[in-house]
Amino acid sequence: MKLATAAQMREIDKLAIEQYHLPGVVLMENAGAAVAREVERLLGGIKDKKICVFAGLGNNGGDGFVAARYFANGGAKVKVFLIGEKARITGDAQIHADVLSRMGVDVMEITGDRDWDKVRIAVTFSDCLIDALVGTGFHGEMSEPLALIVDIINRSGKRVVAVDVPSGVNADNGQVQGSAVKAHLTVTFGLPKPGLLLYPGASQAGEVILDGIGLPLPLLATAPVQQMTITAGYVKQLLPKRRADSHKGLNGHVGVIAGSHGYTGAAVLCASGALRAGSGLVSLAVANSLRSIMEAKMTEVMTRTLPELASGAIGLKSIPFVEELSNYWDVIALGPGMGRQNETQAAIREIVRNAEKPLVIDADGIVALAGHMDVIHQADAMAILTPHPGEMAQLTGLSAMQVNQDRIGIARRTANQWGSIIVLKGAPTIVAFPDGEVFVNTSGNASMATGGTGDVLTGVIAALIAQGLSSHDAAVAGVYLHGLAGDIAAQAGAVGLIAGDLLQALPAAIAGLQS
Ligand SMILES: NC(=O)C1=CN([C@@H]2O[C@H](COP(=O)(O)OP(=O)(O)OC[C@H]3O[C@@H](n4cnc5c(N)ncnc54)[C@H](O)[C@@H]3O)[C@@H](O)[C@H]2O)[C@@H](O)CC1
Ligand SMILES: [K+]
Repeated sequence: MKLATAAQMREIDKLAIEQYHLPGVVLMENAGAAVAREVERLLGGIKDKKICVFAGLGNNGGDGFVAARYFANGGAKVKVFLIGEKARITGDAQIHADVLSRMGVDVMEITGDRDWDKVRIAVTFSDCLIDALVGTGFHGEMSEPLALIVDIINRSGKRVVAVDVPSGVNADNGQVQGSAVKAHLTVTFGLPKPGLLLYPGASQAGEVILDGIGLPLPLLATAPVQQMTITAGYVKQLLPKRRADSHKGLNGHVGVIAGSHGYTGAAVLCASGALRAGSGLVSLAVANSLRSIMEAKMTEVMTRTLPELASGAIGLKSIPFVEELSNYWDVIALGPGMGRQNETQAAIREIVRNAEKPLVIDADGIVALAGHMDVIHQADAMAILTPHPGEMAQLTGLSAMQVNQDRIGIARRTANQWGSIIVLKGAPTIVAFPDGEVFVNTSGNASMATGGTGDVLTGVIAALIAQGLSSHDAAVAGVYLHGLAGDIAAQAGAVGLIAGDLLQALPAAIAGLQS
């Protein structure tokens, strides 16, 4: 499903009005009616319920006036508080404010100190509060008196429904500067906004309900929007279909180069992830002295050995061996647990530079590229990089916090800059492509924030490439599948989930998508 930034949503609304001659006042009517419907569902009916609507001076407030009319029509006791003076309401919002006052529903201005007492009393006796303060028109930090209202709403302990976007949340990146409404439910219009999926916005929004508000489908379908969610339906049509007469030779061969002393688990998880995601064959190339450990740990994976440094990590002498081995592989998963010694890192860069097969690069593989991004352009196929925010910070010179504050923007920018597919891991994982296309994952959960889950992801994506998916589709489908395995594994208990549980859950995740 497409996601629209505030500016894109404004443009869509504008085109609906100008090209389709659908009046803005009708869109506002539909928006307010959708909010009222959802509130009725949430409260199990609205007759005799006490509902407070907090409206701002823009169109978000206008949606609130419409909802207030439906509440009054449905027999609820409605109080509408306006943040500012009625005289400053304009356009479509003014039309709906006028209807309200003509039907005898008072819109109370909050302008002076005495008004706050009325607000507090009304809130105390309410069943539900409607946040129609600001929506996609909000920018920057919330100023007074809005911040005070937000505080009253958040401390009320009442059910809160946000109109379009919880007030204070940046619709584009989910950031909150200062305060923001914490809603149980957000009814959003047209297309979902990225800020409702990105944190902290996602936790402020609560359950998100999308309502089309009657926007013409051709307009939404053709909207020039470059970001979308990864959904089950989308991934379903990407996954490889296995022939009834299939044999292992038809399902691809993943070559994994991973692990070093102390980090054999990373290699095992990556190689096992590739097997569990359906790769016909998986080879794991490790330093010589790790062979017996790997063979004891794994049964189905073939172990290949490489010359090693005294420390048990691979060095430059491995390069010809890797070149020979990779002739038999369809894809190379590179990096988990390989180590950060200078020579190992140099060897990783050589492997990337010489690669004739698609690459999925993770962990120490990514660190090796910091300051050496030129090598990625020398690989034959477009590489997939799967950094977590800490690794992305190392690559960009930003802090992990800065990365998280603009996950979509940074993934998009670096994918373009490096000519690579970027899988920026975290909540939620973002997949970005050099042409600006971005996917936001919708599967997965916080229990997956544990060591080794990233190694599994690398193996899963590589396995999908081995089975014939393009790197584009494998990155998108792999991220979703991995998250879905996490959701299935978390059903047994979210705390204490380990990366190995994802391996067990992968077949069920695939089966669920193929049913
Ligand atoms: N045709 C349309 O454009 C439609 C718009 N709709 C609604 O309209 C909203 C967008 O309306 P607008 O563009 O009028 O904008 P908003 O109503 O979201 O916000 C504008 C108001 O917010 C105030 N504001 C902005 N930043 C602030 C800050 N930091 N602190 C305090 N106040 C701040 C502005 O002064 C202005 O009063 C959507 O979110 C949606 O709810 C819907 O009615 C559907 C149709
Ligand atoms: K709002």
